[in-house]
Amino acid sequence: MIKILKEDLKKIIDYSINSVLPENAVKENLKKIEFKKNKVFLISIGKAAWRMANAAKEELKDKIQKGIVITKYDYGLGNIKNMEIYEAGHPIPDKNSLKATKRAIELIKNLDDDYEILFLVSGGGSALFELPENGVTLDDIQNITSQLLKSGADIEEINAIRKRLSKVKGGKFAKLSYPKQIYALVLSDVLGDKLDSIASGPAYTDKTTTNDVFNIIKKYDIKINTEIKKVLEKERPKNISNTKHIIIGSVKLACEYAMQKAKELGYNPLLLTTMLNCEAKEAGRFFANIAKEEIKSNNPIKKPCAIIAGGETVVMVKGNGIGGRNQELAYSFAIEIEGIENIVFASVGTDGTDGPTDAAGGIVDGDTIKKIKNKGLDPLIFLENNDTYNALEESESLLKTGPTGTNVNDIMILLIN
Ligand SMILES: Nc1ncnc2c1ncn2[C@@H]1O[C@H](COP(=O)(O)OP(=O)(O)O)[C@@H](O)[C@H]1O
Ligand SMILES: O=C(O)[C@@H](CO)OP(=O)(O)O
Ligand SMILES: [Mg+2]
Repeated sequence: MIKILKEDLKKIIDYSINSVLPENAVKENLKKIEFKKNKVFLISIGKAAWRMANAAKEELKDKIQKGIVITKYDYGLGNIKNMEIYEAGHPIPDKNSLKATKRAIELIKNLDDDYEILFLVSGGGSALFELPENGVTLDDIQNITSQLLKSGADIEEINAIRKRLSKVKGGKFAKLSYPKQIYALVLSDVLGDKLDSIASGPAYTDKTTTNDVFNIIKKYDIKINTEIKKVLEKERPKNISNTKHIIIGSVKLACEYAMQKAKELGYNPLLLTTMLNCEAKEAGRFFANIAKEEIKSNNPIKKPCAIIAGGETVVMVKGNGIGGRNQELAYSFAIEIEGIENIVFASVGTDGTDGPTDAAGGIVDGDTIKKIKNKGLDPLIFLENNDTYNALEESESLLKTGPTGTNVNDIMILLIN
C-alpha cells in the first residue's frame, strides 16, 4: 500500500513541476507585450533563466539581436543563438555573479536607440545578478548574505538588506538602463508575488524603508560595520518610469496542478495554503497534526485524500549538518508520525535543489524513523544539528530531481489512504 502511495506522490510532484516549467508561460505572455522598436536586447536572470531565455528566443527569433543569460551553476543547458551564457554562485553571490552582471551592464550601455529590453526574471536572481554598491565589497555581501540565510529571516527581509547593498537591485537596474524601455516577465518565487522582492526587484521600486532595514538588522542580530551602516541608510530610487512587469507563474499554479493530478489518481484534494512561511520544523509538526486528525476522524476531507500546500518556510540554522528547509520540514513530519500506516508526505523545492544539497526535498512515511533507529542512530540528533540530508539519506527518503529549470517556491503534499 505504501508503495502505491509513494508512487502516486511522485507522479503528482512530477506532474506539478512539469506543468510550471516556464516555456509556455513565457511564450504566452510575450504576446501581451507591444514592443515599440524593432530590436530587442534580452537579459534573463535566475534559476529559470536558461529555459525562459530559450523560449523567448524561439518566440521572437531574430527580433532578439543580443542577449545575456545569468543562471546558477549547472542550470545552463547549452548555447542559445546570439546569447552570452553565464553561470554563477547561488544563494551567495561569487566573482562570476559580478563578472556576468558587469558584462550585462556594459552590453546595455552600448545599445543603440533602436533597442528595447526584455528582462526575464526568476528567483535566484538576487545572488546571480549582483554588483556591490559603492563602499561595499563582495566579501561584505557574502558575509551578510550568509548571516541572513541562517538567521530565520524570510526572503522579503533578506532582500530588503540585499537591495541596499547592491548597484542593480531595488529598481537601480531600471535607472541604469534609462531611458531604454524594460519589459519584465517574472516567474514568482516570493509569497504574494511581491515584485519588489522577487530577485530583489532590479527594475521595481523598493517598498521598504530605512526603518524596516534597521529593524531587520536588529531582529536577527546581523553583524555589520560602520561603512555598511552608512550604505544601508541611503534611499533607493523612486519614480521608475521605464518598466512594465507581468507575473507569469507562481506556486499557486504548482499547487493547482498537484490538486488536478491527485484528483485524477483518486484522491480527494484539499489546498491548505499557498502562503506557508513559518519555521520548517514547525510546519512539519503542523502537517503531522493534520494527518493524525485525518486518520482519526476523516477531517478536514474524506479519505483517500491529498492535502496540499505551497510556500517557503525558514530555518534558523544552528547546527553544522547539511540540509534544506524542505528536508527539515519532511523529516520533522516523519518524527511525529513514526509507525503510522497509510501516510506518505513530501516537501519539495520546485527548482530541484533544496539548500546547499543535491536533493530537491524529502519523501517520508511511518517507517522513515524506524529505519534510522534500526541502524542504531538517534533520529533527534539529526534534526538538532540541521543534518536532515544525512538523516533522509540513511532512511532512503531523499527526493532527487536535479535542476528542473523552473523556480516557483516549495510544495508540500500529504497523501492518506
Ligand atoms: N543544514 C541546513 N539545514 C536546513 N536548512 C538549511 C541548511 N543550510 C542552509 N539551509 C537553508 O537553505 C536556504 C537556501 O536554500 P535554497 O534552496 O538555495 O533556497 P532557495 O530555493 O530559496 O533559493 C537558506 O536560506 C537556509 O535557511
Ligand atoms: O533571488 C531571490 O531573491 C530569491 C527570491 O526571488 O530567490 P531564491 O530564493 O531562489 O534565491
Ligand atoms: Mg527562495
